[in-house]
Amino acid sequence: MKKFKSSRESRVSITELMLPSHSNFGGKVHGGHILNLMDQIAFACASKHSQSYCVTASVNRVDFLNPIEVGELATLKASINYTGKTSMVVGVRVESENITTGEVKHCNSSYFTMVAKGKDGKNKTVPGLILKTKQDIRRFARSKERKQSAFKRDSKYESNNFKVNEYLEFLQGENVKMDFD
Ligand SMILES: CC(=O)SCCNC(=O)CCNC(=O)[C@H](O)C(C)(C)COP(=O)(O)OP(=O)(O)OC[C@H]1O[C@@H](n2cnc3c(N)ncnc32)[C@H](O)[C@@H]1OP(=O)(O)O
Repeated sequence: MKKFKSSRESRVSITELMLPSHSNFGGKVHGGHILNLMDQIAFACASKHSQSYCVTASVNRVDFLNPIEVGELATLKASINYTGKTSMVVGVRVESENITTGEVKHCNSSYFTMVAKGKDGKNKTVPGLILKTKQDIRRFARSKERKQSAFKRDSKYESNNFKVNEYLEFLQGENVKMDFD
């Protein structure tokens, strides 16, 4: 296996027709169906990069910017944005296309952290990423910063570290009533 690979080597794209069976009560495509497709393409991309089976470790926030209508084409594109030791961040972008008008809408983007597994079930070292363009560097740096800030936020809110008195003022004006036992 190569020690370093470019994101082009594992880039994946799929296009799927949105069927009535994918719709929610409002007639739009169900968010859960889109998330399922996003997870699948993130898996395909991470597996291609690492030449291993991968698991989803985390999914960064997903904003549903525009709904996808039944009868539209949904195109998902995935590429590796960041490589750690055993983890990879896969950027996933979803666009819809109206077949008759050709109108393309950006529906959502998200970042999936995938971890490569060896045959023994243990986490496996993945090839590093070759950064070829300014865009590659921007994506890598952004993922690194997102990982560091998630780590800081998680440790601040760990129940052992959490200092309740520091947060009482922070919650002023929120839709809550303090009613401690
Ligand atoms: C419940 C479900 O069905 S989820 C859907 C399917 N997913 C799964 O089943 C995954 C279940 N979880 C696991 O298998 C494990 O917890 C793993 C693989 C995610 C983490 O493995 P562990 O051995 O516990 O963690 P470890 O601390 O060594 O982390 C391994 C790598 O994952 C990264 N990682 C672990 N958890 C997270 C997280 N929540 N977010 C981002 N990165 C993470 C670490 O930073 C590390 O990266 P690096 O090797 O590149 O430095």
